[in-house]
Amino acid sequence: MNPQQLWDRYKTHFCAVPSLGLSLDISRMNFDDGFFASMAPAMGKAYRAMDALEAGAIANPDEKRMVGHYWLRAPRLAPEPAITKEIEGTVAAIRDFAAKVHSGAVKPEKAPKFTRLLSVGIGGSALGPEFVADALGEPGKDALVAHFVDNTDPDGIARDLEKLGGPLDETITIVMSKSGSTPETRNGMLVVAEAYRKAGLDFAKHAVAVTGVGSKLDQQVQKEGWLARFPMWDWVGGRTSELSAVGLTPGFLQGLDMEAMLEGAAAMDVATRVHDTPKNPAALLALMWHAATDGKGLKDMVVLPYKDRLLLFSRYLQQLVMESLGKQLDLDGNRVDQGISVYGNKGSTDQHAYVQQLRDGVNNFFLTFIRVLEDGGTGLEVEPGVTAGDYLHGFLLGTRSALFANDRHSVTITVPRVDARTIGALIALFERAVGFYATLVNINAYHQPGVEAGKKAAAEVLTLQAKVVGALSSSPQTAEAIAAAIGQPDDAETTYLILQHLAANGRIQGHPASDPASATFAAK
Ligand SMILES: O=P(O)(O)OC[C@H]1O[C@H](O)[C@H](O)[C@@H](O)[C@@H]1O
Repeated sequence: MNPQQLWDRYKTHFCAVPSLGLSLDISRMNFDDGFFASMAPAMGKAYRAMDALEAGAIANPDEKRMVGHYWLRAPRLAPEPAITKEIEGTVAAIRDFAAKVHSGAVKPEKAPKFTRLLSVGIGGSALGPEFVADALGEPGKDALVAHFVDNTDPDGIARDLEKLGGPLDETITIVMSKSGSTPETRNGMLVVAEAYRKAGLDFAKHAVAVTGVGSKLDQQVQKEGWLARFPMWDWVGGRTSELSAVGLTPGFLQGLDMEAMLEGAAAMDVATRVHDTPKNPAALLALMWHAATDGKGLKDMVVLPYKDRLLLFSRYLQQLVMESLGKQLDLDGNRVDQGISVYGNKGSTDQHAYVQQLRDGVNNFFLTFIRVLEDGGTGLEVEPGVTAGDYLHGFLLGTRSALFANDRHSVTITVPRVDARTIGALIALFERAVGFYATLVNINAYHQPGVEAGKKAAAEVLTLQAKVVGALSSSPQTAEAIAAAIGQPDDAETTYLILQHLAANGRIQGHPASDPASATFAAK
């Protein structure tokens, strides 16, 4: 394709959302003239499925649930007045609570005001809030400085607590878990609560929860009388919960313009509800994913925002895309092994890392460039007439061209700036693209049966650990002997790994050997 043909293709397929100043360029993707016509029937089905979903259909058949994240930013579109009321009431309650925290009307046990927030959650109850806090936070200016605990790693949590950089008495902790029973989050909460206790503080007087009504966490919150609790609903999935209480609670507390984020998402929803594919950026994205991966996940999606504030977007999208699309079975029960792998950090930083392989190595990906028009920061000229931002922009265009010249395809999303409205719009754009794509490949995007297998296996490891510890005595034994003694000889390897871990932490005696079979272990 010569430059003139490429420019013509750019103009032909250019898709803009004027209300958001956002546009999508698909000209550098590989599709032929007949592609859209051939996909029209499938896309028509995707539109109809999305309309039904928004109208309250059971779009998540396995879990028999409605899928309502679009109602969060247009509550009047919810299928039942009670849902509209719930959404509006929750947004108002969170906004009101945050205002009281900011004014000092809601204050900590022993300090005059809260100055920082610590959010404890994982997966959908962490990735959106972390992305948004990083993208929109203004160090030194935020109403509350945001920090996160998102794992059950004790060392990681200790570091997170260190990073607070000040006394816990000015820290409000938000425990977020839709199910209210996720072990990592429970553990994070227990470690954080212990830190409050050690500081002579009552955790409940510093704690807020976002969880499903009646969950285990919810019951604890009510019993202990925490500062506040905000609901999660079963019709909002974790990975699409950024505009529910999960995102709104830390966002409003941090002092971010969450109203603008809701508006940006609502504006994108309006633009992506239209059944006119050339004008619908979410439909175009979904179709490009299909074209690039042959509808089978044959290529990975590399997400390259040229803007530091969007660094965590690829991590956020990783869950949204991979947990939604990574499915073994389709809706008819056929084995399909679907999915699209997502990775990426930011440009031009990645140009000095893995872009070498993208340009010259295995061609198993397509790119999503995110281009931000306003540079921000200083306009200092680093060379006559050239700013640092010009370099960043130049690197994006240059990298995109160099990759395209070597048959590496890309879509480019252009946004005016990184602000709350744009972030809301980007989230909504990808949420809907994922929904459309799921229908194109006939899968349920709204459940995650695969995650359960790992959780179940982890619980079994802990059950085994209890038995292994119970079988230890003062005389050293090998892992094999212990596994046999508890009647689980097939679990010798896991038994060895458990013992090795306990010994490394000084909880039992370990006598290492050059091979796992000869190492011995004893009670302390
Ligand atoms: O919010 P929670 O119930 O604690 O769930 C947190 C996360 O855990 C699970 O493993 C799911 O796969 C995720 O979709 C979810 O976001």
